[in-house]
Amino acid sequence: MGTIRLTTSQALIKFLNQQYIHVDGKEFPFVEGIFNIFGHGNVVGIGQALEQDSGHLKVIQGKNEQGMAHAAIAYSKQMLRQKIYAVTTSVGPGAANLVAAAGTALANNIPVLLLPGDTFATRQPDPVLQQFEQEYSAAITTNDALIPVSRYWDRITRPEQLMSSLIRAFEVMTDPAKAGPATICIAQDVEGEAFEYDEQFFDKRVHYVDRKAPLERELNGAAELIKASKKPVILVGGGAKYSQARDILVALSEKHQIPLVETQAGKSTVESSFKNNLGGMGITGTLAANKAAYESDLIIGIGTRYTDFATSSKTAFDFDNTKFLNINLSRMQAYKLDGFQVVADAKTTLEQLAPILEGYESKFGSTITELKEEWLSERDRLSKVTFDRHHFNPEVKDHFSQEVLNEYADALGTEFAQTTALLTINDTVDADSVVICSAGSLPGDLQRLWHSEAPNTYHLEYGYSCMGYEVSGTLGVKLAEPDKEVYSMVGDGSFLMLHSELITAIQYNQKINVLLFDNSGYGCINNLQMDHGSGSYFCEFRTHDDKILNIDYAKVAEGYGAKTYRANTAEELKAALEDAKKQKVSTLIEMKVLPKTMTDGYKSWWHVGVAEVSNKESIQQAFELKEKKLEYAKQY
Ligand SMILES: Cc1ncc(C[n+]2csc(CCOP(=O)(O)OP(=O)(O)O)c2C)c(N)n1
Ligand SMILES: O=C1C[C@@H](O)[C@H](O)[C@@H](O)C1=O
Ligand SMILES: [Mg+2]
Repeated sequence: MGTIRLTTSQALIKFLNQQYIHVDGKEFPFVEGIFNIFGHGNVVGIGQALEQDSGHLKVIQGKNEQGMAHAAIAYSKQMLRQKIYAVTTSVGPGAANLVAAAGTALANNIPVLLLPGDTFATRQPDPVLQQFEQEYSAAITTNDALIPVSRYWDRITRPEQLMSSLIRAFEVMTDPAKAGPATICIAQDVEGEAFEYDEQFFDKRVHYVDRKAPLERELNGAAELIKASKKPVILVGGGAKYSQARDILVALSEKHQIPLVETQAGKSTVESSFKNNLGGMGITGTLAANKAAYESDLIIGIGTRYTDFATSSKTAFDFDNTKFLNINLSRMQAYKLDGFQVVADAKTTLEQLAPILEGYESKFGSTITELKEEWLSERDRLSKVTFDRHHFNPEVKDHFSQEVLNEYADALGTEFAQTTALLTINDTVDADSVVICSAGSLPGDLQRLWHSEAPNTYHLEYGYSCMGYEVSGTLGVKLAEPDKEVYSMVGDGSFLMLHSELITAIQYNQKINVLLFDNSGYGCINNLQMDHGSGSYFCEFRTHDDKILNIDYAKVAEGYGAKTYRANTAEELKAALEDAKKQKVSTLIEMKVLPKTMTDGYKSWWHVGVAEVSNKESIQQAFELKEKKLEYAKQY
């Protein structure tokens, strides 16, 4: 057997070029490219290897490690986990900046290859710059902080370890049942060390993603449950989207009159206009979906993790009369809520269930249409909210007085309501464009109000809800969808937290559109605190002398080279969106929106840790209310 003398980094890059994935009869390279920020921990190792021969990998320079990793995660999510970018960082702070991103990938089950540099294996120059020292162990480095947020984690201290480590990492990343971040930390001296690698290690390697079929026992059990149910509801989760189960979901729903409700990750598997699609369910769900789920006696959870947002903290169902049928590739997920478990691919399972369900029809009758119509008229109302300086009753009620609302209108120079802005955008952008969001009040408005009419056009990171994903993720989606317009839906708080990859987008001529909703504050958290009896405490953006902050975000983005707009009415917004479509360069539209004008309610509830003891009656009441709710909630 022949060998080839390469550095560890050269071997790594050569291997990445040879990884292929095989899905539904198609075979293509799994690693599209590599994001980098170079420092002393990787520039002369991985940097050298890439400069010498990067192969087919696209090499992109990032601006913030978390940001570029978020872009990589979004790319993979948008590619339905069938292709990835790798991410290389330096040691110490460069690696530490990956932690939030790794958590994001882990919570959302998204494969990404993280390659932080590590301190010297020889320890000769220790402590090197950016290496901390623990008295109890010399073996701990910053990269150990990545262990709890990685699906696979390894440290390479000898060149030959790379081989088994990479094979494990790719096995994990290409298995849909356990996909997540694979982190391989490479000691910076080892990155440059040479080894005689077996040539065979670099042969083309194909990772097969086969659709796991359900067992007969599972199929029969599932069919029995459905046939015995009067009002089954299908909860469409992210797994349904990754499995591309749209057609069979629509067919089963239509044939058997089973309404569909969606999680954030599941939305845009089936178009919003489908007559039986009642939209998002749970804390940020529609009234239609929440009512249907509560009426249901069988929830068919497809590829869902049943998070608190999807289940209203386990209060969204009539637990005494409701069973759960869980179709999931992950056995762990399938066990949830004591459901009947079908551990298999969503699309294959539904296709195999179809003939067994022949002749079955639910008892929902005209209720599905009635619920949908009721919700559509509510959506229509929310599209035309107008401010009134004397008696304005915003969606989030009884928090701010008219005086404070007027103060915002004056300080920000706006009377624009967030729901009106959002629905104006939905009506104006092309149906095949993609919206990206992750934190703040916008995910709620999007899940309730946004109509996605084309598959995979709604991209919400709501597993970690990590502020900063919005702009960075939009770059990743653009890399995945070069021919589509992509829109980052971002609050002022998230924009301030991290938007560095807007510059990367401009630098690499990857056009993204940033739609910035500025309500001068952490609006949704302000709602949360005031809903639970607290005052408005440190969630508004106010100056030392209590003035509302008014930041010119359009000017900031203009400084980066984006084409910018300011739009504080529906007409201005439509004009800006139409003009933005014609641009070749990235754009930012700044909208000043009034606080408390996001959506709220619709039979949802969120369990948060309210103070049991406080000096405010309103907080004591909130605590009592929580205790009452918990009497009904399922406990596990
Ligand atoms: C990295 C990170 N830090 C903190 C939070 C908690 N958090 C969630 S939303 C939010 C405020 C978001 O403010 P903004 O983006 O302006 O959106 P708004 O709620 O005002 O619409 C905060 C602090 C988070 N989700 N992610
Ligand atoms: O704490 C939070 C509240 C949610 O409303 C928000 O969307 C999310 O980002 C969050 O972290
Ligand atoms: Mg805000």
